[in-house]
Amino acid sequence: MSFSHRERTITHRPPTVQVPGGIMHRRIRTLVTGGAGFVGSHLVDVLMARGDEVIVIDNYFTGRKENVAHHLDNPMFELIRHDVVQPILLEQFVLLDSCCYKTNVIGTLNMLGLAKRINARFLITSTSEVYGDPLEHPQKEPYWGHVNPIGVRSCYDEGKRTAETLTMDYSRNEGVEVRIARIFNTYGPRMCLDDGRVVSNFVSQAFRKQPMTIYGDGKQTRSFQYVSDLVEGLMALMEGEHIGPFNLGNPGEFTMLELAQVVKETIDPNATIEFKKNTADDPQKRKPDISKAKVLLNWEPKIQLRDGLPRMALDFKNRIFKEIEDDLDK
Ligand SMILES: O=C(O)[C@H]1O[C@H](OP(=O)(O)OP(=O)(O)OC[C@H]2O[C@@H](n3ccc(=O)[nH]c3=O)[C@H](O)[C@@H]2O)[C@H](O)[C@@H](O)[C@@H]1O
Repeated sequence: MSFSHRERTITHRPPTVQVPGGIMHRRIRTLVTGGAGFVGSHLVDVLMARGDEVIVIDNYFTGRKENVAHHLDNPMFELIRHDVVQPILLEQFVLLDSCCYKTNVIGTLNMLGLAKRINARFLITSTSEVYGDPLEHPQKEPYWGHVNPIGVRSCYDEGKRTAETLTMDYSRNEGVEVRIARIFNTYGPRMCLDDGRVVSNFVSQAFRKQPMTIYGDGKQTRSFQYVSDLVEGLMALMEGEHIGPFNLGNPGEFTMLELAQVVKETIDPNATIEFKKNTADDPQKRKPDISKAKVLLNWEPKIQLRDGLPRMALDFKNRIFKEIEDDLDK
């Protein structure tokens, strides 16, 4: 089990202004917290490509500067090393975005405060973990979930649930324009090699000729979504008029044993499996019902696991082989 701090975005749309010869649209400025991380950096690529001015805040707990290094020379891009647990006064830039629980609660509160002060649209990237170990399958958005409030995963599950609560409170009471995405397991290039998630673990292990570690009996399921599909969903949500929450995930469901088999077929037919004790409160199954996003956002994922995995494998191969070369050079 691993916990990401996940990214939040704030978009500020300066009013259009009348200029001689017509109306000029001012450029959109978007703040992405966690923008040097796996999903955040892919989102930043899309925002930069459409011409936004992008500010990234990241504390580099799990993000890496090299994920956004290709934007550093671009005057439209700015990278700030900062932990959102501490308030940040960014009005002067934006007028123009510890502990896992603390990041989700205080970090979200700080960013909601900023969105309110500058009248910006706020997107919270929540998680399928708000459903906990679900008693409904597949999971639909109205389901309230089945979460242990005092377990080892609670800081993440409850942190995100509180983040959603704060977001809705700011929408109802403070008039902040908000959007809520519930992201299901996502994979792709630029994931941390060793952050403990199952896809990155299996792919890294296969390249390093280590056994793939299956926790428990491997019959638990997850639904894996390729990162570019997620980014398209986030963009549709941010651009659309519906608050959500929306499940963003690929309904293709796999047991961990099946996932290991796909990694084997993709990377190394001789890869082996090692069974290990599972962590407490591990959800036994997880699969999104995405009917709501299909209808209201006109979105659905396009890339299935067997097509997405080779793209991720290429990036992992390059990075792992470079690591091995660097070690040999020492
Ligand atoms: O998408 C989500 O909603 C959440 O998915 C993950 O949480 P989890 O589903 O537990 O994902 P993994 O840590 O990748 O574990 C998935 C399954 O694979 C198993 N696993 C993990 C790693 C491993 O080496 N072997 C293995 O069998 C775990 O026990 C679990 O059953 C992420 O850690 C969360 O940040 C994210 O919010």
